Amino acid sequence: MKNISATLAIVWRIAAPYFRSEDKWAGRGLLAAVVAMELALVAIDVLVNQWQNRFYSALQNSDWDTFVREIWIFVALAFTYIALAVYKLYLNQWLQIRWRQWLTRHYLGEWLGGATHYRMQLKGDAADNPDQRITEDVKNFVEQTLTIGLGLLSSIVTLFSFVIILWGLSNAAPLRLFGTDLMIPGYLCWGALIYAIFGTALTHWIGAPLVNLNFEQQRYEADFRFNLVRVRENSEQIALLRGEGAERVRLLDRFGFVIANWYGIMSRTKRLTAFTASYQQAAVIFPYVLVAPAFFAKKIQLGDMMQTASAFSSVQGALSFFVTAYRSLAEWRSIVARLDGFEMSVESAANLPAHEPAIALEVAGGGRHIDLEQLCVNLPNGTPLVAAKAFTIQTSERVLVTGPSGSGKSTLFRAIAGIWPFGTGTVVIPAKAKLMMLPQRPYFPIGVLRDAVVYPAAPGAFSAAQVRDALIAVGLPDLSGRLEEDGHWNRMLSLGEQQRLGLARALLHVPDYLFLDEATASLDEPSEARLYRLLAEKLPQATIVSIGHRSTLDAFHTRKVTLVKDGAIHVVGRGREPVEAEPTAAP
Ligand SMILES: Nc1ncnc2c1ncn2[C@@H]1O[C@H](COP(=O)(O)OP(=O)(O)OP(=O)(O)O)[C@@H](O)[C@H]1O
Repeated sequence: MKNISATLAIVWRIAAPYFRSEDKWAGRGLLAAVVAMELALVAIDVLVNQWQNRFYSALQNSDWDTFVREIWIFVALAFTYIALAVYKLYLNQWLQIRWRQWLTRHYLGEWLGGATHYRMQLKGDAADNPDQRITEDVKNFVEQTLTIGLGLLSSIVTLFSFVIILWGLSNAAPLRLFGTDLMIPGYLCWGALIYAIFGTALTHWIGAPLVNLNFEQQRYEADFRFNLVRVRENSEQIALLRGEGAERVRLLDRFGFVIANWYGIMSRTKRLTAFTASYQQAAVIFPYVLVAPAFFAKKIQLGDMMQTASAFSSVQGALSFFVTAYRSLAEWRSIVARLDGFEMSVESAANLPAHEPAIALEVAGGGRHIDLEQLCVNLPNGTPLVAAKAFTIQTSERVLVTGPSGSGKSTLFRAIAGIWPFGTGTVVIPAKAKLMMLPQRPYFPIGVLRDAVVYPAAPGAFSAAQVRDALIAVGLPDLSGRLEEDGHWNRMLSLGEQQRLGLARALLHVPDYLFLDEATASLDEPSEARLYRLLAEKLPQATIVSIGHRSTLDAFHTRKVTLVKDGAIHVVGRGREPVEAEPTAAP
């Protein structure tokens, strides 16, 4: 019971915001229409139940006129039922897609906002496969919540409508046992109730493990799919390393989990279906067994008996909602748990700085340089990596950061960019300063080259001529004629070409602070030198901070900062007075 109320509270937390959102009127209107149609369908069931009594009694009494009239009544009821059923489904699907659209937008916003998607990866307890949660889980949540919610509503209304009928019929057809009438008020209702309680309890006992099994199944399926996507993304590397055999073993290994869990689901479902099918078959006969003695004793008519059987089956069906919907409920609960986990994980990643000691990012109004104050950059497990007590990067300065592999250069950049929360101290960034980070392997969205270059600016933010000029300037004249070509540029271009393209992006965006994390490492030295001269010429005001290992880079920087793993960052200044810095480092 505690579990059920906890699940319902989570469902409410996930579902309610849509009905309070900007799309609330459409959502509420569609929901009201669907609910009204569901209730109208129950009303038709009640009318058909009463019709059954008249129809079968007319048959028993060979009453032709009543028979013909009842046929026409049935036709009218049937047409109304069909129209309602069609539009109930249509409006339900309409509501589903609007709700899903809103929820997807909402989750995408939360997941992508403030580098949360990146921080979720950094945290060990992150929800697995967020892609699956935003796609399938959202879709299934909306679909199943409506199906189960409306099913439950319909069951409750059916129950109340038919219990009244069944109560009346219990009095009309008293229970006969061994030739005597037993006056038990509403005995048919009690019979249905006992039957349903027995069914629900046994169903839950047999089916409870399905909730967990379904949860695991969704996880294994998503893991398997994700690993297939990784193979597709890295197919060149795999082909070069002749890693296909290893991949097949690894993938089949993952798929093995899908299969093993599926066998668990199959065996549980088999037992559950055996029980629910028997339960439903027995329910067909059960009311006849109860009222047949009264019928054969000629206390009631055939119409009464048929109506009783139908009303009993409606009441019993409504009471057995959990029996019939158990599999969907088990699936639904696992979906709810997955979305809840996703929301929690997003929230905890977004609030990382608020809950734990974290690196603070401060935007200084009148400042003109970047200050690192008492900065300690740690690994996610808390191990200190780089420390900088007081370190300043002046406007228009050119700083080269060097140091051995793994000393924390890239992580220091991540901290300055505000996406690495682990550590303490403050990074002060001038207000309105435009920062741009260029990594060794720049990211280009799949699509038209022109849009890929200007990313993350909106397509069309720069004219074709501007993009063309930038491509020519960085030494990619061939690409300048292919601006409208669609492609997977990270896959199609050499790493050196991708790095040139990254620099073209920097030329277009004109950042105030440009951070180059080995962003020219794949180019030959003369080309690298040409590009640094180009940056100096086109972005004279920009502050450039580079990470690099080549000594040839020294000529393009005014200050050199070296991170060493022996516990200190040595600052070697040239040209300008080096700013006092006593950063220490590294495990
Ligand atoms: N997400 C992470 N989780 C755990 N450890 C990490 C994570 N990211 C980086 N590290 C660790 O932090 C250390 C510093 O990594 P970083 O990439 O900053 O080094 P680097 O100095 O830029 O190295 P390189 O010159 O090889 O690029 C490494 O030991 C790395 O394993």
